[in-house]
Amino acid sequence: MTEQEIEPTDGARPARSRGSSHDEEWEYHTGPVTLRRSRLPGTTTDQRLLDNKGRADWVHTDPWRVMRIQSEFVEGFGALAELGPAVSVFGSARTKVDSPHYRLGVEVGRALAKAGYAVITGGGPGAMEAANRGALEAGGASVGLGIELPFEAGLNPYVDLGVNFRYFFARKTMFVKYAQGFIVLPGGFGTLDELFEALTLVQTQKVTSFPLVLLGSDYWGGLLGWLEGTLADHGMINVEDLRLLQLTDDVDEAVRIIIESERNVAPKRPE
Ligand SMILES: C/C(=C\CNc1ncnc2c1ncn2[C@@H]1O[C@H](COP(=O)(O)O)[C@@H](O)[C@H]1O)CO
Repeated sequence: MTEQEIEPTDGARPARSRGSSHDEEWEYHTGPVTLRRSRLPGTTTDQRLLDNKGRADWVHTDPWRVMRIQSEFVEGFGALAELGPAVSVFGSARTKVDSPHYRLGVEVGRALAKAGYAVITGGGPGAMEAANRGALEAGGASVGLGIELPFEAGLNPYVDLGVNFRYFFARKTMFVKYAQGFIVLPGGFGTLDELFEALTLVQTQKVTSFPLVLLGSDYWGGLLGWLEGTLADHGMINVEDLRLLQLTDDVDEAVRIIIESERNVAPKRPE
């Protein structure tokens, strides 16, 4: 085995065994492996870590990406673990500040904050900003889970606790893990992606059932009609599963649905 084939561990250190300066009498421990004589490495683990020679293209390799992905989960869990009850609010990044949908978002944020929920959004502009703004104005916790995008707008100014993600899937885990329910304002592809991911998790029982509330019957009515009229008619979905989506125009009712479902929630099954 050569030095390259040994995966050194943090605990690796050269150890003098019998008080002589001869190489034959040195040992090098790396995890469960002991190296002597011709197997002794020429450098220490720290030396190799601190050296800045050689190629740097390993930062673009999958093993290194795995470490970055891990760190997103670690940072996300660390930042949100003590948040308390929360609701994730989704909606269009393009909603204009002077539009009725923006006002709806502000109302949702306020109502959730008054009911004691932290508001989690994607941290961006439009409907996300509206919900964060409402939460902040009502004295609630306002959280933004930002995403690195080529046309990134950065976290909106109403976010008090922001976490930025590179990976959509890590960020989506946070939306689900730390929320008692979802409220979905009018939105586009991003909003639909978030809604259907959550719906699939609930429908396949990958997550303890939680409420998915669509706000705005004018906007969402067409989608629900298509799900019922086309998907269910073709046998692509079980019509019963449409009950997992709840539609309302009333902000207070949306919040009530979430409060009620928390009361009725079954205890989590053991893993
Ligand atoms: C389009 C612009 C900025 C985009 N910035 C975003 N920041 C954070 N989160 C975003 C952003 N864009 C989409 N999202 C996520 O998807 C949902 C909205 O997508 P939609 O396609 O607009 O419906 C939203 O809930 C976010 O989680 C510049 O204006």
